[in-house]
Amino acid sequence: MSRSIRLAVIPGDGIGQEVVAQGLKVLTAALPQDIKLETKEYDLGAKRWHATGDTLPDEELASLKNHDAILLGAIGDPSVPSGVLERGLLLKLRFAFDHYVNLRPSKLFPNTSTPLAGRPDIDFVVVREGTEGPYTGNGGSLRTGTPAEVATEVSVNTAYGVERVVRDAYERASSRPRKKLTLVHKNNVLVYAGHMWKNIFDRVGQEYPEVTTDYLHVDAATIFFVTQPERFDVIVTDNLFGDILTDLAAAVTGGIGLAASGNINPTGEFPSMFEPVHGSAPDIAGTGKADPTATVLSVALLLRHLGYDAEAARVEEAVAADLEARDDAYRSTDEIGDALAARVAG
Ligand SMILES: NC(=O)C1=CN([C@@H]2O[C@H](COP(=O)(O)OP(=O)(O)OC[C@H]3O[C@@H](n4cnc5c(N)ncnc54)[C@H](O)[C@@H]3O)[C@@H](O)[C@H]2O)C=CC1
Ligand SMILES: CC(C)CC(=O)C(=O)O
Ligand SMILES: [Mg+2]
Repeated sequence: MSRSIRLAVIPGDGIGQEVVAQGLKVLTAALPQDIKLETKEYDLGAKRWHATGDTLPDEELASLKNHDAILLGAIGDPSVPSGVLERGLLLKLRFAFDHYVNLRPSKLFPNTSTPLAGRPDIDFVVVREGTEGPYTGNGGSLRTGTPAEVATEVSVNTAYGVERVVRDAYERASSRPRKKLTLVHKNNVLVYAGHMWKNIFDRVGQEYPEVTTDYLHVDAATIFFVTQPERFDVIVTDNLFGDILTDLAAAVTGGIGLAASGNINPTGEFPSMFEPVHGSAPDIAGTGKADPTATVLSVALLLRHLGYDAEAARVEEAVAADLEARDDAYRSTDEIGDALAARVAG
């Protein structure tokens, strides 16, 4: 474990700025005195795009690479055409740094609200493929804007890309007590990609006899996320299904303000990137209403990724204690961040 951390910080847009500030507070409180935290902030997002037209210049991409990890707030703003920053900045980062494992844990902490009856025991992790699927930009539009327009958005699935993420999910399932892995796809309709996913899932599974497997079509999976979420342990799925399912997972486990994620490059060739599952929430930006807990839990994922297991556990315990103590009293983004940092500092 290194005695210093070179952290690239991309606050981004909207509440991204607000929640990242709290994440950094908690990170600083969690690290032992002798660990040097070097942060470099990158001015990327809507403001930069308006000023210069840049989304993510190659020089900055090269500079970002030279870090141990990246902490990102959120990208996207109503003043920028939809997709420009999401594709040109966020997805460019995920693809360039080969973040093929998009890790999204979901846990129902005590005293958090859930719309589900009976407070089921929810503790699962979604392993979402992060570099392929319909997000690769493989599409186009003909006769754009006319009544005869035709638009395509082709989902790209490679055997190489699917196998490596499926293998990662088996490894995670194998190391968890319940050892259960569910593949979610839609192979009754998406027969080319869906069958390839299922075939690879079954073949790799032969190497993990200790892991119990299951398959669900994505539409049925949404039913079970609500009616029987305790049935899930590890879920592996493609980029689009994983994106949608993890917002639903957040909604049933205390809300989007608590949902953390890591964009992992398991080989270590590139820095992994940690960010809340949510977006820039323009509807509440600047009001102090954003819950920074998702970012703080993403910081815990970051710490664990860098080998700081005890520090990661302290951050997670602080979040659990803070949630346990929450009542209906309003606390601002800053106040929640301060409270979490104070608990971590002990
Ligand atoms: N990773 C990223 O940077 C992501 C960026 N986006 C972008 O963010 C922008 C807004 O997207 P939306 O679809 O509205 O999704 P969103 O996640 O930003 O917001 C959805 C709803 O959740 C609420 N919310 C989000 N985070 C919250 C928090 N920490 N505390 C309390 N409430 C919270 C918002 O107020 C809103 O009502 C778009 O430009 C979108 O493309 C969306 C998702 C992920
Ligand atoms: C904004 C998208 C590119 C990403 C997204 O919604 C997500 O990763 O959850
Ligand atoms: Mg999303």
